[in-house]
Amino acid sequence: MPGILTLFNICFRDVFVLPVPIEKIHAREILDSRGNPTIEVEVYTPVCMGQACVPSGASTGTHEALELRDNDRRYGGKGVRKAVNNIKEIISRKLIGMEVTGQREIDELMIGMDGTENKSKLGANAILGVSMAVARAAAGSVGLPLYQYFGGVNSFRLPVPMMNIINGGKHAGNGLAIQEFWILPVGADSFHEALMMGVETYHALGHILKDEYGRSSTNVGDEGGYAPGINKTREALDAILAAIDRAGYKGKVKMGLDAAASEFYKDGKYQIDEKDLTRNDLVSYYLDLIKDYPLIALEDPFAEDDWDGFTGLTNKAKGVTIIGDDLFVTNVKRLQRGIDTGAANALLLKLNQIGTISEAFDAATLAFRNKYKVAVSHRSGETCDPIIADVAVALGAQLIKTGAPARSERTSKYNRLLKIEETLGNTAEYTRL
Ligand SMILES: C=C(OP(=O)(O)O)C(=O)O
Ligand SMILES: [Mg+2]
Repeated sequence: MPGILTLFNICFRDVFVLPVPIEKIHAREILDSRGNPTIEVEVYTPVCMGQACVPSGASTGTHEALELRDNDRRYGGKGVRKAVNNIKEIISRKLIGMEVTGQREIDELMIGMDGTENKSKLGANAILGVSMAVARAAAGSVGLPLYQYFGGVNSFRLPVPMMNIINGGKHAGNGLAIQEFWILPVGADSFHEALMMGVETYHALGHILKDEYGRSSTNVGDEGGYAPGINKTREALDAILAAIDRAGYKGKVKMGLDAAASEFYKDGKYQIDEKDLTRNDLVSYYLDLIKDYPLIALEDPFAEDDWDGFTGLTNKAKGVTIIGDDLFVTNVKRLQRGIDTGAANALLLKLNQIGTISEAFDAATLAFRNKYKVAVSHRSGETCDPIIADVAVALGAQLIKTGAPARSERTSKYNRLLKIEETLGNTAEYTRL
């Protein structure tokens, strides 16, 4: 029977519209890149099976959808057995028999079943795992790669990678307050050239750090960037600038930061570089950095509820992409507030911050309609699932953030983009920022 359906789908797709019902949903506990449990989901139809894995953050925003953890002795309280059971016992019962290509209907049904604002009943990790696996099964059932199923004829643009090559903050054991130091290969003509420039700069940085600070400075943090034992922002920026120069990409490779400032905001002050800065001091601090380094993008330069800080910097740092991560949490209500108040000019899109594919796409649509850029992002706890690469190309997102060009859970996304670019052939277009 499955064989006949497959044949029908392939040969007569344009003639007959065949229903493709969800037959079975399975879920299991697997491990993420930090050795913490996360969820893998399989959605079965008569035509194919779609599989997906859920990522997990460390510097999570307080306004994110809730990741359900067991809070018992297993895995130090980090198990996801409850969330897995919610998929197997509750969600799957309602979804079996539904048309797999009805993504929005399925997502809305799960949102309704949960019934809470932050998906705390069933768990955003449970709901997202199903939402992603449904999309993969649907794409497979119509015989399309995921990016094309999502984006149709509009999926031909490759995003500029924001490659995190020095890790600090919550992702490393050093004293850097800033969480991520990126390079952006804006001067490339294609994604594969951009990736090569990034890799060469990353390795040049490794040599520079080793010469300057010793071998242990090339140990890496959660996202594969180096985690040298330094604690001054400018010291890290100087090393990256030297690496760009040594790799021969001055002017072609620019820089960016994810400050993740909620993490160093204490008692009304921003604690950075051994100073306690007010909001206004921090605006000046960033403006000085922008003057002295080729910084073209800043994510979460202020704490998650410091809307005035974001608006102030967005007004003053003309031409710089100011990205809201913990600020917007991929949530249309928070993004609308940012649009209304001029806070930031780009959205960081993380699927698990909101918990369904449909809601994440709604946030991207709202961003584009208001001339905000979109940066599709991984989490610091990842698996080798490359779905964000497909999402970025499908949306025509200008930027993607998926860590250093090292460690398999990061390179799986870069490698997927290489493959998509190759498949698109000369219709592929590398984004010009
Ligand atoms: C990717 C990030 O880190 P985490 O997943 O820990 O929130 C981020 O802050 O942008
Ligand atoms: Mg961030």
